[in-house]
Amino acid sequence: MNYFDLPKIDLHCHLDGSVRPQTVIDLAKQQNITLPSYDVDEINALMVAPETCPNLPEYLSRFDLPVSVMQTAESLERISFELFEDAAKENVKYLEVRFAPQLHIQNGLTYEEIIASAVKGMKKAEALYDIRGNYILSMVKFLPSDTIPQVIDAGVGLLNQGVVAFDLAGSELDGFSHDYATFAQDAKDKGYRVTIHAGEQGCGQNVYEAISILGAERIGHGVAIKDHEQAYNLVKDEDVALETCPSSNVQTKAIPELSQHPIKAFYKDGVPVTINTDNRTVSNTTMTDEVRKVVEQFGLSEEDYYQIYQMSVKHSFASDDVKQALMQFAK
Ligand SMILES: O=c1[nH]cnc2c1ncn2[C@H]1C[C@H](O)[C@@H](CO)O1
Ligand SMILES: [Zn+2]
Repeated sequence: MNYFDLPKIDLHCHLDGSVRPQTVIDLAKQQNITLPSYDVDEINALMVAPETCPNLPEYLSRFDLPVSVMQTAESLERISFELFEDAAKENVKYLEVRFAPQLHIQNGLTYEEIIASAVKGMKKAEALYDIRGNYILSMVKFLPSDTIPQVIDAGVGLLNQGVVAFDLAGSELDGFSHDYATFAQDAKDKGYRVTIHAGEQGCGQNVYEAISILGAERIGHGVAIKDHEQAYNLVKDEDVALETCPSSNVQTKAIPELSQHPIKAFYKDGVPVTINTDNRTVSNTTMTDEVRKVVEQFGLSEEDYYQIYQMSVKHSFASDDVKQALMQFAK
């Protein structure tokens, strides 16, 4: 299989985890932000998480540097454009990018400006390349939740015009869903789709609750359901797709090593699975790499790959027209 040439779909990719290191340097210079180094390799080394981190919080500490230069409309637009450009150049045909507007208000941007800038960069790339996309608004659990309704409201004007879904990201405590039920309901009432990070560092019960309490239609990661029968059955019964991110899962110790990733077992048992990057820079990866790793580690056939591709199309938050177009790439 030529992994580069294969049509690919990425449903789980963070904007702030996928910034080009040279862009961090350019933007820091433009904005008079002092960096620890102006050497691209040294900046890259600061942005990439170790192959195995002690835990998820250590992985998440890699976002501070890129977030520091993502505080202007121009920087958000540029970084969004470049992410879609990078993905398009490796034959990603559809990309759902997520980020947390709450992290980009340090210089006084409004949530509306933040979201509009990211969407503008995406649309510019869509006009130039053979790629389509959408944005998911992530709420980070490490910040106070009182601003969540403002973020939800700020995205409403672009719903289904670049913005499609609500997510919860950040470290994962047991039982977190109980604290976010009203916010997820508010988002759904206003027309957002729902995907939630769960069962990554946390337990399978978190996945159960993300579906039953928050109404998640997709789960970010979800690997922990392998040890939780009720969550496993609910994912299957409700046809909830798992956004698996193999390299990231090894780095954050969601799984001990790639060979122990449950993606193949899930796939063979009819659990909807998708293959995604999570963070192109922080996880030092691409969709080509993630697909290669999964196919080679688990001996998947080309037919298996296209089945997973079709599952990604089905469970994406794209419009019916875009889904139809994406299906044309499937063999
Ligand atoms: O894998 C992840 N799990 C939980 N949270 C994550 C992961 N990758 C990135 N994030 C957080 C850090 C980012 O600043 C935030 C928004 O993209 O989402
Ligand atoms: Zn993630």
